[in-house]
Amino acid sequence: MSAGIEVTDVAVRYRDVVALDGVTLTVPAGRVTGLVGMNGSGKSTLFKAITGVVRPERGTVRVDGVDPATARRRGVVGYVPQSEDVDWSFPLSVHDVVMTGRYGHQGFTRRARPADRAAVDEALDRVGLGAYAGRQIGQLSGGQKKRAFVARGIAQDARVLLLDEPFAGVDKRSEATIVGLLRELAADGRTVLVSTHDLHALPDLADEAVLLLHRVLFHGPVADALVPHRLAAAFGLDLGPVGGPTTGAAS
Ligand SMILES: Nc1ncnc2c1ncn2[C@@H]1O[C@H](COP(=O)(O)OP(=O)(O)OP(=O)(O)O)[C@@H](O)[C@H]1O
Repeated sequence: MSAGIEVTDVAVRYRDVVALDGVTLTVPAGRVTGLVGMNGSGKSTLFKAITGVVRPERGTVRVDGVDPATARRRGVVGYVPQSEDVDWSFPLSVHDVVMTGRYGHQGFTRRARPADRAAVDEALDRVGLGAYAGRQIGQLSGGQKKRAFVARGIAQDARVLLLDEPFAGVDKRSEATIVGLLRELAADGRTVLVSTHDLHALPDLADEAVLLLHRVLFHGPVADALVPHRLAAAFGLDLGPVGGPTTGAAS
């Protein structure tokens, strides 16, 4: 069984909008991979294809060697959603949210056993939220909310972690904490795929970068991704003719 994520020629369309068009990508285990692209480039859709929430009209996805539905059933994938996608007013404590990561370990009764509670406590300590276990999930800072969902993935013992914009609305200190955590989780042999707009964070965060604009424009070392012509292509910018930007054309 191969570890990591293998996406082969995946196309996803929402009615007449083509979100992904022939995406082929191998995301290796044991590394942090940054997924970079502008709004609407298809990053969330790629996550949805990997988690099995959307079914591609073409192509295949394998997660740790199995299809997304099987991976989901086995609790292989931990997902840290975009903040907008979470109802923060829901009456769940931080402990409850992290415990949802244990459902796959609890059988049909979904009754938490001592081992489940220990796994939740350990995960909360690992992300530095041990003191916040009893708090309602909405009463955390942006960075703490993200860490709570990372703790859920740890408690789940997810081999693959997907994080959708984990740094949006997060202060620099929390960002550094999350980056450190993700690097540790990758060093444990997990597959970590993180979408971000934050190009400044990328060199510290990721071992490799994927530039996405409905298809993979580039996949390789971060330093090679962060070059003007590649970023311009990914973000749809026109740098002007080769030789530098045009200067002060007379009007
Ligand atoms: N449920 C949907 N119905 C119709 N179109 C959709 C739907 N979800 C996404 N799209 C469209 O598909 C394209 C890709 O969207 P997606 O959310 O995957 O991009 P993204 O890179 O995650 O964007 P962002 O950075 O803004 O989150 C966009 O054009 C978007 O408008």
